[in-house]
Amino acid sequence: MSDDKAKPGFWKRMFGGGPEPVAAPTAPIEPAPTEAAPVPVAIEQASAPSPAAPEPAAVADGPKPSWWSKLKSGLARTSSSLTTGITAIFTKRKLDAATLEELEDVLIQADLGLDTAMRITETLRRDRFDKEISDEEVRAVLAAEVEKVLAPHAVPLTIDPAKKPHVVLVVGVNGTGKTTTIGKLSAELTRAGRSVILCAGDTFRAAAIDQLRIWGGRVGAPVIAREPGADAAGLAFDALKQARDEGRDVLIIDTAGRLQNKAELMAELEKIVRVLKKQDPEAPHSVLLTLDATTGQNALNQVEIFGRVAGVTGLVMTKLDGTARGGILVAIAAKFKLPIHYIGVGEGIDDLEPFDAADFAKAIAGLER
Ligand SMILES: Nc1nc2c(ncn2[C@@H]2O[C@H](COP(=O)(O)OP(=O)(O)OP(=O)(O)O)[C@@H](O)[C@H]2O)c(=O)[nH]1
Repeated sequence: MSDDKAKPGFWKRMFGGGPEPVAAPTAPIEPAPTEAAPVPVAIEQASAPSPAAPEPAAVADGPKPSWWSKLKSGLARTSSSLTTGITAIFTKRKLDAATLEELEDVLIQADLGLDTAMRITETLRRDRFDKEISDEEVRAVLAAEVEKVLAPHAVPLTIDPAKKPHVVLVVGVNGTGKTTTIGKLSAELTRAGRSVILCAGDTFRAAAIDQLRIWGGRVGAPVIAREPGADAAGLAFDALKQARDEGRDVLIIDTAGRLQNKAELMAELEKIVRVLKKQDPEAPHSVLLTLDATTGQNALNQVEIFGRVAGVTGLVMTKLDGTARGGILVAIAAKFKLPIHYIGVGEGIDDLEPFDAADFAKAIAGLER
């Protein structure tokens, strides 16, 4: 795979520029039973942000764009990488060994993964070899094959109403969008009538605590937090106790994501899980891993590491709006076969949506719904 990427001048030939540098179905949330719990008294309620905390993106005024238009514009860079490459190959050309090889290169460059790239070219070879083919027909095959890979993994996050609370542990490398995703998810759950409480378990960074407080304030969810440097597992234990006492539906726990010290990270996450299980042997009921799409291939390593350390039960891919490398979601689905619950295409409160394989596949292939 890396050999293909290293071919001199390949990217320039296809897209006229340099490759992007490597950087770092509606969820079945049943309506909540009527909340009879007393007014929550969090250890620390959501409060005014400190100046250090980044302000989450404001909700835009005016008519809201549909999710499909957000998804399409969010994935525009990924789809234009793919479609520009496909058009360059297939304008008035027959499907032969050379065009298939060029196509495979384009698909690999878009981070779809070797298996999926080969699957697509094999389908074309089988059905259309030595025939004229338009770029639109190639894009239709691309969308169909990508959808086949993704569809079994497009699984909504289910919140078990029998759990009081259903505990969601959110893990991932710092900056991948954990806190923002927690904010967006809390907004969705709150809208669905769930009573949500948040725990600022990334005690390592003051700004992360403040940022969660801002989100808590926006969605009306109490935030249980302590001073930076406090023991994250102790905090998670107290948060679960409070959530149980208050009869909350959902407890969402933020965590630190210092990959540079894997041993410490592992010890901290294991300790959090251990102390949660003391109160509820089934907790955490969901372990969500946030992945930043702009990191491309690096996201594969993160699934591997956090899968091992934290027993990830589902994925959220963020920042699909900021990258040409959205194809990485396909490679991840093919390799790890984990449920993909949500994707994020922006920083706003409404920019998280349950993952839909058909929409995603069409959007990256530049097709209409
Ligand atoms: N464009 C875009 N930006 C996003 C998305 N999700 C999160 N972000 C931004 O990414 C940055 C990092 O997000 P955080 O939620 O702070 O990430 P984190 O994993 O909690 O990181 P720490 O706070 O460092 O632990 C913030 O500026 C977010 O607004 C997304 O889907 N699209």
